[in-house]
Amino acid sequence: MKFYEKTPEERRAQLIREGSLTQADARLFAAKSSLPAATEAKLIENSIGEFSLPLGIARNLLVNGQLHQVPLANEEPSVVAAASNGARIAAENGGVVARVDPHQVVAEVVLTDLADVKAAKQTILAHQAEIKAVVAAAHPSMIQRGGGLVGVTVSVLANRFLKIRLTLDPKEAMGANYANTVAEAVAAVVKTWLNGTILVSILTNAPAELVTATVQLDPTTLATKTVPGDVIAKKIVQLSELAFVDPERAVTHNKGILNGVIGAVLATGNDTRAIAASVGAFAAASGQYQPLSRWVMHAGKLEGTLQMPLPLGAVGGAIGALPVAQAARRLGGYRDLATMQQVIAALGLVQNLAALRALAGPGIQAGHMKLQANALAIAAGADERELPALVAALREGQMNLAHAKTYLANIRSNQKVGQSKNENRD
Ligand SMILES: CC(C)(COP(=O)([O-])OP(=O)([O-])OC[C@H]1O[C@@H](n2cnc3c(N)ncnc32)[C@H](O)[C@@H]1OP(=O)([O-])[O-])[C@@H](O)C(=O)NCCC(=O)NCCSC(=O)C[C@@](C)(O)CC(=O)[O-]
Ligand SMILES: NC(=O)C1=CN([C@@H]2O[C@H](COP(=O)(O)OP(=O)(O)OC[C@H]3O[C@@H](n4cnc5c(N)ncnc54)[C@H](O)[C@@H]3O)[C@@H](O)[C@H]2O)C=CC1
Repeated sequence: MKFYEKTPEERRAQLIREGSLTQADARLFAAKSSLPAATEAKLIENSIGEFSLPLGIARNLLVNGQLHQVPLANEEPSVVAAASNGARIAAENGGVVARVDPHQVVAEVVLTDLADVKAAKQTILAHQAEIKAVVAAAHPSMIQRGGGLVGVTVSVLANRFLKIRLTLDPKEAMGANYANTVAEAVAAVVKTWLNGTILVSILTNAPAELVTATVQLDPTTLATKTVPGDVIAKKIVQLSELAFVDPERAVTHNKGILNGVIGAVLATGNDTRAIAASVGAFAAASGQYQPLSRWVMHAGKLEGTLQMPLPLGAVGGAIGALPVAQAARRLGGYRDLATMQQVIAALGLVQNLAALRALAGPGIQAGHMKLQANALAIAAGADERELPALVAALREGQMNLAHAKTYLANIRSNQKVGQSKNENRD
């Protein structure tokens, strides 16, 4: 029997026999969460178990007048606290306003080896009605939902590739499989009209629609314990300006935005790779890598605007196979795809706000390392009872793993001394 034909338990047993997995690690992978057995065994290939992450809540994110409790799956301390912090400041100022372009997905069918590429282009343009019929027949239920083909364009690339670009409306789905199905159906028919070779029939992950989120902040609401709000606002504007001229800073600026976005996307069971690919393309579209958000002073207020592609689906893909993704969707208050996109873009904006405010104020380490202490203490081996003492020791002392282990050893030996004193007293 092949590896991929076995059950997850059999696969773990094989990896143990082969010497690449220990019994203890196998038990970790086998530990159960809410994943149904069939999903664990069959959603992806060669599955040997589960990989769990904490699910945090960015509290009270006010978007278009509605409060959202936004779930995000994340491993990095301070990300969720920062998102809640940004959401708190935004809510004090009336919240985030967000909008999204009409949802679209684009597929390309590219031909090569054509005797006359320009004549081939005219042939395709003359067959647009047939292409529309092929798209409809490839997925009739999408037409019944009001989706389907939005438009066809044809272009010649490098004098030899004929590119047929199909813009599709996949309604509430992300539309990747839909686009691929349609592209292959169109390619099969185009092949009968032209004597060239079909090179590729696939969706593009290049940005299709954009989501825009905006917030306007009274500078006084940005004050930290030591820095006044107007100073913070001025520095946030300067940090934004710096990101437009320094691509190295822009990448980090955008990482701060993706801190919230990727976690929220993951929690909904959506494809995080599609987000990473399209955001990278969008940020670099001008030829210089740019920040996704811009902060300016406008009529006495600090105004932040974030624009980014968010190719998500509210149905389809893995969403239906992951009960926690559906629960996260309900918890987030994502009543439809547009709401999900708007809330997640708003999350990116307030996440960015919190990071820039920290950079403009006490620096990132003050808040981040305070919370990072938990991760260090856990990594050092502290159990739940030992955590508070070790976290306190780390915050007062040196914040690294070597010191965490030393402090933990001290805590344990002090406990032993305490215990033996108590025993002697008994
Ligand atoms: C970390 C904070 C929030 C502390 O912030 P603070 O002002 O020291 O803490 P606070 O006690 O005054 O709390 C303020 C609010 O933060 C939230 N908050 C506070 N503590 C918690 C907690 N334990 N759990 C959940 N939420 C928490 C909560 O909303 C709270 O309001 P409250 O509810 O109390 O009225 C702040 O320093 C901050 O926002 N820092 C930014 C941290 C950050 O961005 N971390 C990401 C990792 S760094 C990175 O990856 C990218 C970056 C930053 O380099 C990007 C870039 O350079 O642009
Ligand atoms: N390059 C990429 O990004 C690629 C991504 N993928 C994967 O494709 C998946 C997403 O593909 P989709 O086509 O979105 O999902 P899908 O393949 O599950 O199709 C969506 C399904 O939902 C049905 N549906 C029910 N109600 C609907 C509604 N209201 N609106 C729209 N459809 C409705 C559709 O009929 C369709 O059968 C993701 O899991 C992604 O990881 C697949 C190939 C390539």
